[in-house]
Amino acid sequence: MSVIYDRVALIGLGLIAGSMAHAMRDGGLAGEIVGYARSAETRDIAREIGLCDRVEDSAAAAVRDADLVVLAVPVGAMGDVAAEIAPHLKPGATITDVGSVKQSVIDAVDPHLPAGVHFIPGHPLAGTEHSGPRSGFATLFRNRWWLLTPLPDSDPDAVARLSDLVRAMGAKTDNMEAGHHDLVLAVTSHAPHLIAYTMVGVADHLRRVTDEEVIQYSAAGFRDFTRIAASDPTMWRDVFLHNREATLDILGRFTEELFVLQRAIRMGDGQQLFDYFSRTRAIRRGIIEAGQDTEAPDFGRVATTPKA
Ligand SMILES: NC(=O)C1=CN([C@@H]2O[C@H](COP(=O)(O)OP(=O)(O)OC[C@H]3O[C@@H](n4cnc5c(N)ncnc54)[C@H](O)[C@@H]3O)[C@@H](O)[C@H]2O)C=CC1
Ligand SMILES: O=C(O)C(=O)Cc1ccc(O)cc1
Repeated sequence: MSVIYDRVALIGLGLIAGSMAHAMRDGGLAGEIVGYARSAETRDIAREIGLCDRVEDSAAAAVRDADLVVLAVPVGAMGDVAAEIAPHLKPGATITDVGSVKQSVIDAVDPHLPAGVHFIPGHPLAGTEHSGPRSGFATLFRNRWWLLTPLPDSDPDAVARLSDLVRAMGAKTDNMEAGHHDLVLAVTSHAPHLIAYTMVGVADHLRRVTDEEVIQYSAAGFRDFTRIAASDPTMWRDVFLHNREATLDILGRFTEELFVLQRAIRMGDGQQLFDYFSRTRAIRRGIIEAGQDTEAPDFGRVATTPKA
């Protein structure tokens, strides 16, 4: 593949920026990759493993003459980083971010940016529970969605070029309005993460009673919860604080549904449980049939009609 941006600056050198660095290098997509992270330890590790072509000791130095600047820091840090780099951005540069929440990042970043730079917020729907400069890998984005939430006045050519980069790293891309993104992600990612955190907390209390049985005999569902609940605490604190309204809305609906199921169990209402689980099973199958879950097992092997 050919170079899409001559110089790319990555601010924050963790899972996402590291994966971008690997993917861009493998694909020959950037002429030069320059990095910066706040902690000297992270910068040292990045230099040691050769994550970027160059690691600078200030964000200002890293963005100098960059054609694309990627903000890959926790959502709550985006505004401060934008303020720091704004005076040093090259006119005509594109600036994007990879934050899990979009509207609050736009509110925090956009006011700092000078006229003449193109701000195109983004979010790769790909990740793991790992973090830090050693955690990235080139294939993270392969076959995953990478949503862009351009502003109404975003330059279409700049959006098209960033989309080209995202696709060249293996991702599928779509444009979405930021507020809608935040609601969709509250349902599909943010509330589920909070539920996983809560369930692992519950099990931790139980564990003291059952002397490690919960961990020893944990089945696949709970193991998935523990994986998710091992995600970076700073990142997830910021996600909930910055997607507050949508997450609270979804959690309110979740609690109502939970009470419905709780009551059905208490009343011994098997029909209600069966009907509910049949509906949810149909939703899962719809997702797979629509080809939206590339990791799903072939459910053709599973009985197609739930048994009461
Ligand atoms: N981890 C995941 O699964 C996903 C994360 N995201 C988003 O990507 C962003 C980055 O997440 P990760 O790469 O997972 O995080 P990470 O924890 O692996 O890396 C974050 C990096 O930012 C640096 N940093 C923190 N505050 C900073 C500041 N004020 N100035 C400069 N550097 C700073 C840290 O030193 C670290 O190098 C977050 O906004 C997150 O919401 C998006 C998709 C998936
Ligand atoms: O590891 C997992 O299961 C994830 O859900 C990864 C993830 C975390 C945060 C995002 O904003 C997008 C993807």
